[in-house]
Amino acid sequence: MDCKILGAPVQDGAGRMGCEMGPSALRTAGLAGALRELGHRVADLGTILPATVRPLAHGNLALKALPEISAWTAGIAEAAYDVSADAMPIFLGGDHSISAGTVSGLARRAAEAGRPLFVLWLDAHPDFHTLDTTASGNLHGVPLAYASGQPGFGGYFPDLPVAVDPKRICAMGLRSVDPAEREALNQAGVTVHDMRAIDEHGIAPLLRAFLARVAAQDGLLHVSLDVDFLDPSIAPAVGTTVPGGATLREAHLVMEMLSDSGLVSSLDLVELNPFLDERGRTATLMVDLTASLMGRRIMDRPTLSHSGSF
Ligand SMILES: NC(=[NH2+])NCCC[C@H](N)C(=O)O
Ligand SMILES: [Mn+2]
Ligand SMILES: [Mn+2]
Repeated sequence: MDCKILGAPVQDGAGRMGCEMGPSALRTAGLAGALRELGHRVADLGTILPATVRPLAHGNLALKALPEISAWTAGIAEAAYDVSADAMPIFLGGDHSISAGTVSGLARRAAEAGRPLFVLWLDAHPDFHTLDTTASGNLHGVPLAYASGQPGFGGYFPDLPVAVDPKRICAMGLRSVDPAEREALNQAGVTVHDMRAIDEHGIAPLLRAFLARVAAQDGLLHVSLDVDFLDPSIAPAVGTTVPGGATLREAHLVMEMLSDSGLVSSLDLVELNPFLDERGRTATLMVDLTASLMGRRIMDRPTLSHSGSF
């Protein structure tokens, strides 16, 4: 496959600094080499630039860096649209606010191709606040609401050319959801598999059902992987750790199933804060997970042959 790597060193959307080093750490951990080893053609296109920052005032005085994140969103959306014409883009965050841009640019591309865009949001958080409901004011808490066309972004974030249908979004791994987000997710009809559902059913059947929907509609699938989807014991390099996250094997299984599905058309790797890492272990894990998503296997063939019914 043709992969294109793009850095989006955004940190103003997070509550603490450090995510601007994320792209460097993922490159240093050997992302491009790992993909080439799997037989992919890889081009690293460097760093996305934000659009011009213009002053913006909003009634929610908690909002932080609104002009900057709005400008980044415009620049990233443009880059995501351009790059997705003929390759699989891998966006290196940067905090999760970059996904306001990646998802909106990819949705515009998918609409032009006449394909429905689905989004798999792997995260401890739904990032489903609007500019009005966020109490922290950290704009990495809003990208999924923006990209799915929730109200209140007009005039502040770039006009959304095409919204992702909330019914085509699946959020997995949630374990920290604010009341306004819970309400909005239910209203919008987003599929949510929180950690309790994962514990109770296992992650595989939940993912399999979503992938079947994507396949049935001949959809494109964007995967947005937040470091805090993972349990902090295996992935400490994130500013918003929440205990009780996905295990190493749950995360790899998700990636392996995504790989088998052949449906993934783009990927975000976000929220890595190398300042909080322990000798690069989280960056290395994110690279290993990407390798699983792109075809790395323990054995060449599925270890267990089965007739389709367990
Ligand atoms: N991308 C993230 N890590 N988001 C965390 C958001 C946490 C919380 N919901 C907030 O709005 O501040
Ligand atoms: Mn997130
Ligand atoms: Mn998160």
